[in-house]
Amino acid sequence: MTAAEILPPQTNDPAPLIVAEGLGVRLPGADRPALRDVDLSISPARIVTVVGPNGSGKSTLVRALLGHVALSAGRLWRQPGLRIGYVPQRVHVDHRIPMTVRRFLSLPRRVTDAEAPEALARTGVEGLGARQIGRLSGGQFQRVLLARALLNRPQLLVLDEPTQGLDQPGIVAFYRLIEEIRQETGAAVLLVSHDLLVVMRASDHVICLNGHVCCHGTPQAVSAAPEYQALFGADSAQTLALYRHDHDHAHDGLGEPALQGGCSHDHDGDACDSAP
Ligand SMILES: Nc1ncnc2c1ncn2[C@@H]1O[C@H](COP(=O)(O)OP(=O)(O)OP(=O)(O)O)[C@@H](O)[C@H]1O
Repeated sequence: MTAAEILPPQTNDPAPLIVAEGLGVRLPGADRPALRDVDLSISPARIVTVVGPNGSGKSTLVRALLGHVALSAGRLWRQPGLRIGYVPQRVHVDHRIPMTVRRFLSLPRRVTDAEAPEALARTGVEGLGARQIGRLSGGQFQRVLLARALLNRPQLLVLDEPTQGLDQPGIVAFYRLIEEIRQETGAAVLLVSHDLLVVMRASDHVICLNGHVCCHGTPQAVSAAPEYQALFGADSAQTLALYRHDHDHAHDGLGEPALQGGCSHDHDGDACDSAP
């Protein structure tokens, strides 16, 4: 079965961009699936975040949704003609080969001299077009990658660990930028991140992954879930405490929508097997 298989969406959402049902992936040479039974739906202008420990299948899920790896089970539907802007977890740039930011922006799709500076300005790295890629700071490079992703005028922005190597203020500024872009363009965002605090603040919907979906729901519901706390430690329950206190008095954990999902099956020894 391939990721390009088109099926009608089985969801109550009026117009999702991507729907996955029972998605499974077994990578070549692996003795067990990297992913199993993953259900997911991403609607326009939503920020959906995938969190999970190292090796829990986050990047594999992203690659499956993008059609970069074959599915071993399940079904995947993408809106026909869906424009995706992708910032991968790793970008290999050979710094021995001279390449300006401007040229990098034209890979793989050629962009005009009007588009390139506009995208750089939008991501806060205005005027860096002539700079060699190898001379960018980590934060500047991440913003250049985001600019390149935006040049595709994405309806869905897919960001796999986009703030690696950034300091805390850099991380906060980056996610603020993502939120602004979401508001301006209406693009949905699928985000993979380890920055639990910032990510949980920024997301509409959080998916906690450990080979399968342990739990998912609002950030408030997920941070209170035993599955999430088992994966990320007892302190993780406090992830949203500061946020609630400072910014969100209406969402103090009472009356939140019920947590969706659950984790009642075996877990290969991982600590995520209690029901919500
Ligand atoms: N090319 C590959 N071939 C076989 N197995 C792979 C391959 N890439 C990853 N895996 C395995 O698949 C599982 C999921 O990996 P994946 O990179 O999706 O996890 P992740 O949650 O993104 O991890 P991290 O947080 O460390 O980036 C891991 O057990 C990993 O060892």
